[in-house]
Amino acid sequence: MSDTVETAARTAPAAVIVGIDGPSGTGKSSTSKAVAAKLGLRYLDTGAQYRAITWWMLSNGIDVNDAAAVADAAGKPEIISGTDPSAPTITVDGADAAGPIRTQEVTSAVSAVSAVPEVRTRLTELQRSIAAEAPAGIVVEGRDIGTTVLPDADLKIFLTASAEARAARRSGELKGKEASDLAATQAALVKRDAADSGRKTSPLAKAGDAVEVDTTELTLEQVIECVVTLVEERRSA
Ligand SMILES: Nc1ncnc2c1ncn2[C@@H]1O[C@H](COP(=O)(O)OP(=O)(O)OP(=O)(O)O)[C@@H](O)[C@H]1O
Ligand SMILES: Nc1ccn([C@@H]2O[C@H](COP(=O)(O)O)[C@@H](O)[C@H]2O)c(=O)n1
Repeated sequence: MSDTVETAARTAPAAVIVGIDGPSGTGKSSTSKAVAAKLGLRYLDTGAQYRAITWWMLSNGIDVNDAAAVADAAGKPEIISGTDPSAPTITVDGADAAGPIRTQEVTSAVSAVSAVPEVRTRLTELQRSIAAEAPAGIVVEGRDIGTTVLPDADLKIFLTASAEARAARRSGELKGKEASDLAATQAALVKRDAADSGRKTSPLAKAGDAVEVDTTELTLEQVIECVVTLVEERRSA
C-alpha cells in the first residue's frame, strides 16, 4: 500500500450504522432521510419493504389473513430498495411501488403480513445485506432494527410522540374528509401500533441500549439536530 492510500485508509471515518425505531408517525422517515443526507450516509425505509410485499400479496389475490398462504408466497416477489436519502426508491418485480404502497388498502393489511415469521426472515436478510454494503454507513428505520435486524448498530434511537401529536401530523398530510377526521386517524395509528407491538416475532420494541427521544414537543428540525449530534458523538468516541 502506498503512503497516500494508507493515510487515506487511516483517516476515512469508519462506516456508521444507525437504527431508528418507533411507532407510526413519530417522525422516523423524515428524521432518517435528513440525518442520512446531512452525514453522507445511505437510507433504508424497512416499512416500505413490508408495504411492498403486502402490495404484492394483495395484487396476487393472496388472503393476507391466511398466514400459511402468506408464508408460502413470502419468497416470490423481488424487492429492490434504492438507498439515496434524497430520492429513495422501491420496486417490486421491476415495477415502481412507491405510490401503491401508500394506499389505505396496504396500510390496513401490512400489520398482518409483517407478523408472518417467513416474511420477517426474508426481509431481515435483505435489510442486513443492504446495510453491510453501505460504504460510509446507513440510517435504517423501522420497528425492530435495534432489537433484531442490526443489534450491533453504532447508534440506536427510539422515537416516541403522543398519539394526539402523531394523529395531528398524519392528518396534516391527508386531504379533505380524511384530514378532518382526526379521531379516526388516531384510532388507526393506535390500532396498527398495538398489532405491531403485540406480534410474537420481532415486535415493535425499544432496544435496551437505544436512546429514547420524545418528539411530541420538538420540531422536526430539533429532532434531526439531536440525532445528528448523537451520531457525531458516537463517531468521535
Ligand atoms: N417533530 C415533528 N414535528 C412536527 N411534524 C413532524 C415531526 N416529525 C415528523 N413530522 C411530520 O409527521 C408526519 C409523519 O412523519 P414520518 O412519516 O417521518 O413518521 P414515521 O415515523 O416514519 O411514520 P410511519 O411509521 O407511519 O411511516 C410527516 O408529515 C412529517 O413531516
Ligand atoms: N422494521 C419494520 C418496519 C415496518 N414494519 C411493518 O410495516 C408497517 C409499515 O411501516 P411504516 O413505517 O411504513 O408505517 C408497520 O406498521 C409494520 O407492520 C415492521 O414490521 N418492521
